[in-house]
Order: sequence, then C-alpha cells, then structure tokens
Amino acid sequence: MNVLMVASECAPFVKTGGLADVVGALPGALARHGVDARVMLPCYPSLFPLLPKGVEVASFGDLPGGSGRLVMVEASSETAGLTLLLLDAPQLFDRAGKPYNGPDGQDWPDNHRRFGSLAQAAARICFDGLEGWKPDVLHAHDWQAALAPVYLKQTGRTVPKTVMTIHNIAFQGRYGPQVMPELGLRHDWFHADGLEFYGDLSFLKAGLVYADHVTTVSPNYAREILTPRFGMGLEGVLQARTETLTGILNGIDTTAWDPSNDPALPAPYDVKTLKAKSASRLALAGKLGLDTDHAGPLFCVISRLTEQKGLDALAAAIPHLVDQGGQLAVLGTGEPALEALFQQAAQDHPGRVGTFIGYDEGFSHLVQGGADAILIPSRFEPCGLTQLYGLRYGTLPVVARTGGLADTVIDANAAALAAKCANGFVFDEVTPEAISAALDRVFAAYADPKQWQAMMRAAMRQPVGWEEQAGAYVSLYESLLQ
Ligand SMILES: Nc1ncnc2c1ncn2[C@@H]1O[C@H](COP(=O)(O)OP(=O)(O)O[C@H]2O[C@H](CO)[C@@H](O)[C@H](O)[C@H]2O)[C@@H](O)[C@H]1O
Repeated sequence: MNVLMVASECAPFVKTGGLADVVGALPGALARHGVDARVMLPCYPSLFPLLPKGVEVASFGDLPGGSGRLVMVEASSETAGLTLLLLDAPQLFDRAGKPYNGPDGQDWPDNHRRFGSLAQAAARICFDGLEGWKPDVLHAHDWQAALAPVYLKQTGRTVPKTVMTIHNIAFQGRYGPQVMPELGLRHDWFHADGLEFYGDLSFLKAGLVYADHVTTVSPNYAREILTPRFGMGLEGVLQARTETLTGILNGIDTTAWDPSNDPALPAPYDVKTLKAKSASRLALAGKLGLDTDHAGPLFCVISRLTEQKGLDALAAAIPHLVDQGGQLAVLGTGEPALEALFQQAAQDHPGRVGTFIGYDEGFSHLVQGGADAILIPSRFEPCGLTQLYGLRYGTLPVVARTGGLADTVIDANAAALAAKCANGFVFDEVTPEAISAALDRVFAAYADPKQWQAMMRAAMRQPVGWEEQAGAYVSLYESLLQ
C-alpha cells in the first residue's frame, strides 16, 4: 500500500512542535507493516542541502502561488530513512524566519497561497503518479495540508482515499472569502456545510468536511473535540462525522529517544541502572546554573510557551515549588509575556530555577534525562509527546487530566501504586492551587525512594513506541480501501 503524507513539518528536517515528530517517525513505523509512505513537504531553506541529492519528479506551472517543482529525495535521519517529496517553489518557501512566520513573528501574509500550493501539488500527483508510484491513500496533517482532500474531492474521483489528522484544532487556517478564486476552490461549496466558517474560508474545516476519514491523536481528544469546550467552533462539524472520526494515540521514535543510547546524555541509563540518571541531572544543573548539591526533586518544562500549555498557572506556582524544596529547569520559547515570566523566576530564585529561552533539540534530550519529573499543565492537549519522552526517560509526568495526557499517564493513587502501574501524577484544574497540590503529592512520593523508583520503572516499561499505533493507521487505511 502506498500512502502520501502531506505536512508542513517533518523531524529532524524542520520542526516547530510535535507535528514534526509524528510526521518524521510514522512513515518508518508504517514501513514495518509493509506500507510505502512518502512525505510531501514545502522545501524550506533547511531542506536546500537535500535538493542536489534528489530527482525532479514533477513540475507545476500554475499552483495558487505560481510555479514549482517536486523533488524526490531519499533522506536519512540518524535513525530512519524517509522518502521526501519536496515542493521547491522559492517564491513561497525560500525565506528567512520560521515555517509559518517571518523574523518579526508575524504570520506570512500569503500563507493561504503557500499551503494551498502544497495541497494542490499533492492532489495533482495522485493521478499521474510519480515514476510508477501512486498513492492509495492521501494522509493530510493539520490545516496546512487540509485542502488536499478538498482538491481531490473536486475531481470527482474516489481514489486515493483521504485521511485528515488533527494535531491541533486551535490552528485552523482561516482567511477571508476573497482568497477563494486564487485557490481554485469551488465557489458552490462555499457554504456552512462546506468550506465556509462564519463567512471565511477555513482550511481545517474544509479538510474535516471533505476527507473520507478524520483522525486525531488520542482517543480522549477525539471525544473532547465533540464538545464546545474543546472543539474551538468545529464541534458541530465533528459531531456530524462521529462515524468516521477516530482517535489514534501518537507514539514516539524510541530509537531517537532512548536513555540507554542517547548522545545528548553524559552517561546512559536504563530501567536496571536508574542511579546513572544522576549524571544527567548534574550536567543539566551545571548548564542552567542550578545548585548541583540540591536534594529535592528537579522538575522540568519543555514546551512551546503558549496559552494552550497552561504555563501561566505553573509560573504562579513556582514560589510554592521552590519553598517545598524543588528545583525547576525550563526550556521553551513562544509568547514574550511567558518567556519574561520564566526569565524572572530564574532571577528570583537563583540556583533553584534555571530558564533557557530558545529551541534546542539536543538540550531537550538532556533536560528529559536530567530531570526527575516533567510538568505539563496543558489546558488542552491533543496527545502530547513530552510526557511520552518523560515516561521513556523515567522522568515522571505531572499532567493535567486532558486529551492524550489523560490517556497515557497513570496517576499515583493508592490503587495504581498497589498494582505497581502508577507512572505519574494527574490533576484536574489548571490553576496555581491545583498545580501546587499536585506538587505536594510529588514531593511526598519523592521522599520515599523505593516508591519513586518503582514509579520510574513502571514509566520506563510502558510501551510508548509506534508499533501498535502504526498498526491502527494501517487498519484504518485498509478499511477505507475495501
Ligand atoms: N524549546 C524547545 N526546544 C526543543 N524542543 C522543544 C522545545 N519546545 C518544545 N519542544 C519539542 O516539541 C515537541 C512538542 O510536542 P508536543 O506534542 O508536546 O506539543 P505540540 O503542541 O507542539 O504538538 C501538537 O501536535 C502533537 C503531535 O500530534 C500533539 O502531541 C500535541 O498534543 C499537539 O498540541 C516535543 O518534541 C518537544 O520536545
């Protein structure tokens, strides 16, 4: 079976968040099930070095954003081989800045054309194929790829089948109706049951309406987005699709994220050598200027600093965390006000709170390796990957009961502790008080090394790889093709 993945990010080549991890790891996992999945991506500057190694397999004269060519390249990351299909259109993608915004932090004003072009190129290659390779399924990820199923539907053909995955429903790609003609979308589909969302064109809604199947990245989030609290205005669209909406939990790349073999850690450790984790703690403390002789638990945050992640509430609980004897390592970048809060916390609590504002993949491994617990107080979380990395590294997740966090973290309540399956701490409200109460439970557990280590072992033994989840995608693809 052939699958064309269409996305705006793919680790390790271009990443702003968890979408990239999934798109980078899922094809390799699908390959082990006999699926040939290829990833179509915009050719951003970080991908230019790959171009000379590739071959041009298609060219387009009239995408919404002008001309472009498609270059196929076998790209190998440290851990896996991937076949990438790069949409090389310099007028759209050869820009300084980030995938979605310029150096000034503002969204590129032509994002509808940039990602409309990606989607249209993807739809066009489905029929002619690429040197004998034709997709049976087109799998679009998030709003940036969401018009691909629509362009396919506009042709009236029924193959390939289309899957639309929601990684984050908060980002919808919403533009005024004036962009409709330049995107080549059917005007008679611009209505409330089609492309239109409160007078605008919504890329994500369009994908949700016209894809053959919709998935999101955890079973719990698949239920949550049917409600006004989590659906971000799209709950009605999704309620109409409950028969064709599935939650498939994300996995992680357990080769790239392996504490027994991670070049970012000063010493390897595994479930039998938990004590060796202390070398990572020392290295992390040294890097962030934290006291190295501190006895209490070292918490960490690794996150985009945005409203979604509930970190304003966490920041308000930092004095309590410090008073109770904790330390905190923060790695993040995002909203300036949140960056300032954590920088201030580091100044207020020298030796106890260390903040690194920036994006650093290698350092994120050391933070996972060195911390005792990872704090994830998200207001909503479709799946969450950092708690999965935390489990794998014996860094116990302390999470809000939402989305995929609730699906993956087993709270240290009496029953779970007795059954030796507790692997973290779960709290209900994203408030400084509830976070402080959860921290108190962490401090109590940490004071009992036997119990803490039992939890670390339970965490590290939890299967978090892609094996099972990739199988779920294969079953879904097969059911669509029947
Ligand atoms: N400053 C920094 N430096 C280095 N690495 C950093 C970093 N900040 C974040 N990261 C990394 O970025 C990724 C974030 O992934 P998440 O799944 O936790 O959230 P995100 O909201 O981006 O993803 C969305 O998509 C994913 C994938 O489906 C869903 O799991 C999630 O719930 C949804 O919100 C992780 O790999 C993390 O280590």
